[in-house]
Amino acid sequence: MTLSRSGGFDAAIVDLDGTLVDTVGDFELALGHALHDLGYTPVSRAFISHTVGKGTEHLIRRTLAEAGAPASLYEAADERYRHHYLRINGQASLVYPGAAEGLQALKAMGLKLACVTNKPAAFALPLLEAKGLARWFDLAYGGDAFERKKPDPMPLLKACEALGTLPARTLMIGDSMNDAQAARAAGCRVALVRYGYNHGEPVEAAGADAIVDRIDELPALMA
Ligand SMILES: O=C(O)COP(=O)(O)O
Ligand SMILES: [Mg+2]
Repeated sequence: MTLSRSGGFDAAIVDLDGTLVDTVGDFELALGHALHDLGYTPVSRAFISHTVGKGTEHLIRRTLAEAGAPASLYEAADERYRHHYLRINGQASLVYPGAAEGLQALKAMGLKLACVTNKPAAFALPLLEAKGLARWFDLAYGGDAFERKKPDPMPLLKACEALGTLPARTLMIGDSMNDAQAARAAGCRVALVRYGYNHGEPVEAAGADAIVDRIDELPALMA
């Protein structure tokens, strides 16, 4: 599997949850506390890992339904969830093996790096800092940065524009079909990691140009 067939790369855009950091523990705690505050019991970790990746509103609406709570509790659940997530952020999450090494190696190749996540910036930026990953990025956009989020290509196109790179020379690195669809629509090539949260589907079905077990495998495929 090689990524370099159709030319080299000037930049990489990297997803956060399920790609750089295993955050399911943070989600589990924050959602559990929010449901508890509203008088409901927690949802399962498996449900959470299948549901993460499409932004906070999607996660909260699905979680309420899963917990048997009425949709009318959305605003209250959102407020409780954000309160708890901000205080829990990073405490129950771990950087994946090879992720920091991979970012360092991509940077050493002279690539510009952007983090583009559907996680709200108020959660994403402190998490990148706390995990020592912020230093590798030229810029980072949360899911609330633009009108539309992944799988829409808008955040990727905005990142390419801000980095001064062409989508055709930019690699999207993610964990889900959400990232793959955004990359295809933007005109970027895409590599997916095997270990993330692909909505419960096999990552092989997402149509990536490459699939890796660790991000630090990528530089050899891009040379
Ligand atoms: O939906 C989220 O909160 C996180 O999604 P991400 O995989 O784009 O980082
Ligand atoms: Mg992800």
